[in-house]
Amino acid sequence: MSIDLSGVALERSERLVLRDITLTIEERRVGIIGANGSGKSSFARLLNGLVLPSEGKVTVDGLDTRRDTKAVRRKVGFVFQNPDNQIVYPTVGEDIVFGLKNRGYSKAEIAAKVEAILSRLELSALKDRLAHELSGGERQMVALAGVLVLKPDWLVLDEPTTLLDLRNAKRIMSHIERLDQRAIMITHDLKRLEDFDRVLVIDEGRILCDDRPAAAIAAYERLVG
Ligand SMILES: Nc1ncnc2c1ncn2[C@@H]1O[C@H](COP(=O)(O)OP(=O)(O)OP(=O)(O)O)[C@@H](O)[C@H]1O
Repeated sequence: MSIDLSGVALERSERLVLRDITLTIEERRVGIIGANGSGKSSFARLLNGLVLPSEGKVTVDGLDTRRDTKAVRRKVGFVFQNPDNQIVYPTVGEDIVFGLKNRGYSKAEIAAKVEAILSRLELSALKDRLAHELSGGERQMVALAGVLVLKPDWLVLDEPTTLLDLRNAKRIMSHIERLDQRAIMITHDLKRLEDFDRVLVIDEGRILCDDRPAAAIAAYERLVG
């Protein structure tokens, strides 16, 4: 299993936001760090075809994000920085059901899956609540549940703990650590990356450093002085 980027550049509104990116991701846990506006979210969005490269090619387990966009989207679950980009249905339960529809499950199977994920993330009490009435952190947890319930082969997480208190951030991180799936996570919280397999540092749209966590974090710290 791998995600491959070859000769990738990305232009957005006539600005080059990523360039010269060729790399293969095979590791279980990969972190992405870098300054605000360096291109981390844009990089993450390339991985599931949310944006397509202006030059070069991105493939996920051999599927091209340009040609096989639908299949890639199923393979790569994306958790947005802002949960409001993700939650579409009024109640928490309905929202999580939404993603499971059109996947060939019976009603009973869907109900069981929703119960299971809410219980695993200790969110069962929120099931019938209106999503827009939840706190930011609660919404972030619900958005994560909505992606995890689909069991994608890959997870791309754009700062998944920014809105969470210490207890929930720990709970989410320990949940992510235990997942079988491969995960690629953007974060500004460098301590969370210590046990990762690999960390990419993005600077001004380029991969400045691609290394084990300690070396990559040191490179990032040198960069920001
Ligand atoms: N749709 C867009 N149109 C034009 N420019 C964009 C668009 N999306 C992102 N950019 C620009 O691309 C650059 C990289 O943005 P990106 O969101 O990828 O950065 P980031 O590293 O994730 O930042 P942050 O840490 O602040 O979330 C920024 O200069 C941003 O203004």
